[in-house]
Amino acid sequence: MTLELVKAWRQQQREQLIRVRQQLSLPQRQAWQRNCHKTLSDVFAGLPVSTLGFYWPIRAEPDCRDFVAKCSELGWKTALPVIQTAHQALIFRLWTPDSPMENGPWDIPIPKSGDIIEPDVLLIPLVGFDAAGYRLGYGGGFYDRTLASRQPKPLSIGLGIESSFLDSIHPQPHDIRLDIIITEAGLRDFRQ
Ligand SMILES: Nc1nc2c(c(=O)[nH]1)N(C=O)[C@@H](CNc1ccc(C(=O)N[C@@H](CCC(=O)O)C(=O)O)cc1)CN2
Ligand SMILES: Nc1ncnc2c1ncn2[C@@H]1O[C@H](COP(=O)(O)OP(=O)(O)OP(=O)(O)O)[C@@H](O)[C@H]1O
Repeated sequence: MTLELVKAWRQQQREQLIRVRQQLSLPQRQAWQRNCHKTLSDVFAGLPVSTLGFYWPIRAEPDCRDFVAKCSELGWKTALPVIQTAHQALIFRLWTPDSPMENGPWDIPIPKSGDIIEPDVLLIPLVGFDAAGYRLGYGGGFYDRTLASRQPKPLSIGLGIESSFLDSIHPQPHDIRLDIIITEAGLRDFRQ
């Protein structure tokens, strides 16, 4: 497939996958939440307490805020992504459950203030994902740039729903494979 075709195909997939996700019922979302929190707890039980980047859910993305609030109570430093400009990596601003929030670009809530940190672990929302661990986001390239800019790379954990699985997203040179993908059905581990 040419790059142009890949771009058009991805755009079509995104629209379809977001539509399906937004049609999930409340019980389906609650089941997602229960199963994923359990899987996340198992993964985190093997990690030293450190720094965690997450996301404030939009467009029916899987909601991990309760899990992250628990991590914060356990001593993790938790942070939310802030867009600098359209073509730069995301930066992460410290967040606690008490942080005053304001609306950033696309009306996504961000902490009003807070130190900038480089998280050791990143929870990343998936619009789609494939059998090799590649992800589809909203098409901004923000997470790809963020992962490409970090050395050593943070542990990257994608959160999605099983119905967002695609055989292949037709990865391009800039696409970066995630370490772990978690859905309501369990965990896929792509680390060697
Ligand atoms: N919850 C959450 N927060 C996040 C992200 C995310 O994926 N989820 N991001 C992860 O990157 C950043 C925001 N990225 C975004 C990128 C594009 C669009 C968006 O609406 N894009 C337009 C198309 C724009 C264009 O083509 O130029 C659209 O989809 O209509 C929204 C957010 C930072 N915060
Ligand atoms: N490291 C990078 N340096 C420069 N450009 C990049 C980099 N990573 C991605 N891009 C550009 O950003 C765009 C991202 O498109 P892609 O379809 O991969 O987005 P996405 O993975 O869905 O988005 P996101 O990562 O924001 O969720 C592409 O046009 C790509 O060329």
